[in-house]
Amino acid sequence: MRIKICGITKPEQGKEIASLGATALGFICVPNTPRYVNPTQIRAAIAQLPATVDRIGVFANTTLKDISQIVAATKLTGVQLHGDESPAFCHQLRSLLPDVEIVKALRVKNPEALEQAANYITYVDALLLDAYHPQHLGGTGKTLDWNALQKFQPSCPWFLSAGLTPDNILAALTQLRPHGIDLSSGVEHSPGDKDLDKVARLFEQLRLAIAN
Ligand SMILES: O=C(O)c1ccccc1N[C@@H]1O[C@H](COP(=O)(O)O)[C@@H](O)[C@H]1O
Repeated sequence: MRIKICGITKPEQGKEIASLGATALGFICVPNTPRYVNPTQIRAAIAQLPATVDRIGVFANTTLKDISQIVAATKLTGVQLHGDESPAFCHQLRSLLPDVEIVKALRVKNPEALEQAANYITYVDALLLDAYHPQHLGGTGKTLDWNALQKFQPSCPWFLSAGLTPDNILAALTQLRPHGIDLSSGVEHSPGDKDLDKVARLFEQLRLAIAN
């Protein structure tokens, strides 16, 4: 299973989280949000990482040009689209950046939101389910109704996100079998400052999940 820890702002924390077992780290490229990092900061964090760890930039409602420039400047391996990007936008991004992983986040406001998944599958590498919040695009710590997601079986890989923590990850994975998980606020002291003890506990819990 892929394990993405998102909202990295400090290079030394990124390095430690990668050594604990994260397969992907996420960098928030959405200006005016609390975990935002600029290309210089992203490059500094990436410089500390082994090449095997995926580096995903999180964008929302920005332009193809902005995304391409940041990817070129930082060597991100993937892009997570966390706003209201259309399937056509994903298609255009794929043409522009054929070698970059594209993950489309769906913010699940109601059961109908899941029906959107089918429209994106042709143009993305993976989907990600996050909770809907009226004021914030992400990193809210709000959980999804895992039971209601049991019917969610898209024909592409998907990440479970939204309010996952070391305390609830086993319960979530008892009900669902996503290809990957994505955590941000559930392993933090405060926005952008990761709690390495919580990250270590997450990996302990995941080892238990695999053993059972
Ligand atoms: O984390 C942020 O600040 C953020 C800002 C704008 C868009 C997305 C953002 N984060 C994403 O939110 C989800 C869930 O986070 P949490 O675990 O509930 O705190 C995660 O996919 C982040 O990539």
